[in-house]
Amino acid sequence: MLESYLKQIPLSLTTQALLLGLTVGLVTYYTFGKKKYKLPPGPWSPPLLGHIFAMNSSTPLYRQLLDWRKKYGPAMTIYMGPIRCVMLNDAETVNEALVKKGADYAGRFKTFSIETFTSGYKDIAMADVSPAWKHLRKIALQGLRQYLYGSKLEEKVFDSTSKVMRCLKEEEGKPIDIQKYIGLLVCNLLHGVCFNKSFDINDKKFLELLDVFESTNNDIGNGFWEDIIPPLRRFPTAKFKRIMETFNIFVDFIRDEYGAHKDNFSEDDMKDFTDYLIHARRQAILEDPEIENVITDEHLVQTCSDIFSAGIDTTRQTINWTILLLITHPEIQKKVQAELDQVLDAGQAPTLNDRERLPYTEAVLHESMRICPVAPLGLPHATRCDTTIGEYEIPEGTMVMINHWALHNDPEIWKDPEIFRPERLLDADGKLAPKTMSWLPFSAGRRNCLGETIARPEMHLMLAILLRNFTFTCPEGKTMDMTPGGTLTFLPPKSDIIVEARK
Ligand code: HEM
Repeated sequence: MLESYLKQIPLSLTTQALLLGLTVGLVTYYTFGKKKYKLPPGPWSPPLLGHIFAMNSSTPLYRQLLDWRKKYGPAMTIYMGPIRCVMLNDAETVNEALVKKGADYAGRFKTFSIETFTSGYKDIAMADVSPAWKHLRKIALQGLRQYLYGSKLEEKVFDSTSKVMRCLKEEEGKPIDIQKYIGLLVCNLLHGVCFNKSFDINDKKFLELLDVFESTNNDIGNGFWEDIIPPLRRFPTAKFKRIMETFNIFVDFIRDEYGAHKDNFSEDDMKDFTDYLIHARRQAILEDPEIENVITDEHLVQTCSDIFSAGIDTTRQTINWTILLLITHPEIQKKVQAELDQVLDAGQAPTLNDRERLPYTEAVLHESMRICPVAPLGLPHATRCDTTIGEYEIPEGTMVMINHWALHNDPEIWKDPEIFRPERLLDADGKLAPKTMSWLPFSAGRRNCLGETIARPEMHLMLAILLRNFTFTCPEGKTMDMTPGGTLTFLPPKSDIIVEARK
């Protein structure tokens, strides 16, 4: 049939033979040559476009996926343009991928935008598994752990909270944008940890950095066309150029700090995380000179940039959400304050040693992270070999995403999941109940959050200090908007609030 059709078109014999050969070749390749995989099911989508319409709908993707789960099951295949992506939407499939088959699922998906923003994957968070990633993750973990010994972390939290509390006292009773103050609190903690420095509320650099975080969060949205349509990389879209410029402001700030640390470095006087990275690289080079080429200065700049940005954005949004939830649930705010007043003596400030004696305060933080996971779809993983999930097959190089939001809102696990109820995380004795896979804001397995060990105590102490000293309320006559912003993120809405000092 094809032969007779071709005869009607005036083509040379050679061209006809070539076309026929190409067609037969392609049919043979797709029928017999290309391995067929039994992929997880998913909703139909047009070729090349995939589910981009669902990704741009008013229902965020993480919520949409939980709806689709009823029809397709917990592991689902969707397409982001032409990119195949397996989404995992319950604790069992997530446990299988991240824990039982952790090595198979530990890769990171590569895209043009990520490669550009990370100077060729020289960071930790977006780099694939490699000797450099392993080494950087190890030294970064050691560098952060330094803060868990003695009172180092506590001192950094005290420094940053006392500065913010002074500012809040000046604004007492007036409607304020609390996100700016929580931004300063968390930014100063990470600025202290990474560079042993601190900003003031009106420092130009602080306001510029806050702006960088705000605008990239709002702008990144559903990703970049450049990742899907390669020719665009030569003529980037206005959005790509804008984010690149904004991002460069941030990386230049980190690069300057790193450069100054390198110039003034002294083994006998290591002041912060950056000094520790420089020291760890020098030690590694002494043991194996090859390391000099594996871990370059740019790798350390990108690592500082990961810690600074991943640490600030997640933590500040979690505290912002917690304050909004406490304003809309004043009885829970009072209960936290009652626990603090009962456990601490009059005039005594909370410390990290009190954490175990403040289970309700801790449960509030956990429940806030359950109901408002700031990274609802985590970071994209990639399979490092052909593997399986349940009865399905996943080819090597497939993007895999963990729907943390679906785990946290699974109606089969959590009763009335949309209700903020910290008690659900306490056991019969009022102690924090053991952690389960259905509460997974920091993820699990080989790519789990590198900062979890410092994020949890740090957020607990910040919250305890703030609630020991202040009460947060909604301005009279106003109602609190609780609609999350973002599509791949879960951002707290901006609203003015009132802060009152507790007597
Ligand atoms: C509320 C606080 C935080 C939350 C909810 C959070 C959540 C997450 C999540 C979901 C991931 C992705 C895990 C995966 O790919 O499976 C991640 C990765 C990461 N986080 Fe956090 N994070 C928080 C705080 C921090 C802090 C304070 C730091 C650093 C000081 C940090 C540093 C990182 C890094 C470096 C990675 C990449 C790890 C890797 O790819 O090997 N995070 N985090």
